[in-house]
Amino acid sequence: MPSEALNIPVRGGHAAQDIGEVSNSFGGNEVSTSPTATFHSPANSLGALRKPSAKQLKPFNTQDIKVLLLENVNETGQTILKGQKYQVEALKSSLPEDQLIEKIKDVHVIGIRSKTKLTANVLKHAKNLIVIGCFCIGTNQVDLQYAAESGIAVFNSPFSNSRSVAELMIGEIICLARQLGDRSMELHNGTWAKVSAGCWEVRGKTLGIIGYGHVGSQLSVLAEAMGMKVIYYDVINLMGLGTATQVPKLEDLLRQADFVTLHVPEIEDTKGMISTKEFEQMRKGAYLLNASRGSVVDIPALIKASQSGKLAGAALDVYPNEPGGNGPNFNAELNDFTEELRKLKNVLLTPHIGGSTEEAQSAIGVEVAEALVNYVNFGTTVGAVNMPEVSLRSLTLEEPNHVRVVYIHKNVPGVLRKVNEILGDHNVDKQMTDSRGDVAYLMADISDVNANDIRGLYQSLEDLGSRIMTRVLY
Ligand SMILES: NC(=O)c1ccc[n+]([C@@H]2O[C@H](COP(=O)([O-])OP(=O)(O)OC[C@H]3O[C@@H](n4cnc5c(N)ncnc54)[C@H](O)[C@@H]3O)[C@@H](O)[C@H]2O)c1
Ligand SMILES: O=C(O)[C@H](O)COP(=O)(O)O
Repeated sequence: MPSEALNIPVRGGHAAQDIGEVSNSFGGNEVSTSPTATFHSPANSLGALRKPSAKQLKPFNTQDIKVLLLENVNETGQTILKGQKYQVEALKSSLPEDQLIEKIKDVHVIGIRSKTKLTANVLKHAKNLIVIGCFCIGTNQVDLQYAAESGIAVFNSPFSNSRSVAELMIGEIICLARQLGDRSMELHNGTWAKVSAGCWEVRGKTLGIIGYGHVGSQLSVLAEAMGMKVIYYDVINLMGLGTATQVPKLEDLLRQADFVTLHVPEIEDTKGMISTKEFEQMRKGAYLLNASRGSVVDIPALIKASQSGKLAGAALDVYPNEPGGNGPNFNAELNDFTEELRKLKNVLLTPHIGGSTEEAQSAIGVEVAEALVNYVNFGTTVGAVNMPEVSLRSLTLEEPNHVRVVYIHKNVPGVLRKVNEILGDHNVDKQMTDSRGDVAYLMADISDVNANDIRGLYQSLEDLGSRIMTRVLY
């Protein structure tokens, strides 16, 4: 290919790629290795970063790729992204909306955790953004539909912190059963209060798990190992692990369980799913644990259930509003019930630390950063939560005049015919297309492409009415 400069916009307004500056040095092979192999999630079908023998596709001088990482994304993830020579800015906390809007205008990639709200209002300012990495499990903080319709892929880490959450739950179940939080606080304050009333072994007690997914099922295994009886409620039929049994209705679980624990996603159906009526259905002296999302439990109703003695204890890791960073900010300004909550007996309050272990954060950093690199450099969407999953085998170094076309478009009839008319002047070596709702994703590797053809190719695709985003990788 000729090496003269050639600028091709990726997305409306961005024009910064220089074909003459395309770097094929991938560097950082080491980054695909987990620092703690034991805890690294198994590679999904996208696998780790592409092997060095594969041709490394990059439409940019990669120093042009701007990445903003918020909420203290683990070093492992930062290292991978910096290894690509992307410009990485990493901040410890999330940003308030006005600052986020300013920052997001420039960047191609943003990495967040559970606190940063990427609403349509924020995303509409993100003119250069091509991909979002949620360095966590939950993706409820992102407007996934708006992102997809804007051609922005979203990735997360579906289960790298599940074990950490499950272990925390086990710790909390025992702490609640033995009132450890209160005893410890009393002794910290100089009071010796040796009591056994209302303190129990967990052996033989019933654990009710609401949401039997990655976290719920891990917890099920651990709880049975401690001699607990496990029942669970889920909207889909799932095989119980060990001797755990599914119950048909939420009410059945609430009426039988000594400990009720929530592991559902935040969706419309789960908002306020545990409120006054559900507390009434629970056994007197039962315990409630929530490490899912703060909107799932009606906390004022929980406060009443605790004050009335209906609940013997509770453990909360998540709240409707959570601070953007660390500090003395868990107060009534954040949630108006906070002061009452803080006064309750045998209620464990933790600052959303369910997934906060070295193992989980390190594995998540690797997993999500690799997905981001594979998307930016190769267009691979395997593992994306809002786009169809599309991948093609790598181009090789023996294919120097090939380019990869990524065309994200509205899922309407007739688009493929028009795209293939445009690509038809070249040899289409391989192509894959898939749709998800209103959005379709096409990836094609075409050969015998002269550098001078690329702009025309790009522009023809951009001019189609169905276009959401065009990227040409080479
Ligand atoms: N506290 C933390 O640090 C922390 C860490 C990880 C995950 N989480 C939260 O926990 C949630 C669960 O995580 P996961 O990995 O187990 O998710 P998952 O998707 O693997 O499992 C969720 C389960 O909930 C079920 N479900 C959905 N709606 C339901 C409903 N209305 N009633 C009953 N069941 C329902 C689903 O069918 C699924 O089996 C995440 O969405 C996230 O919000 C919190
Ligand atoms: O969704 C998740 O994985 C958890 O809620 C953890 O979120 P965090 O990464 O913000 O701690």
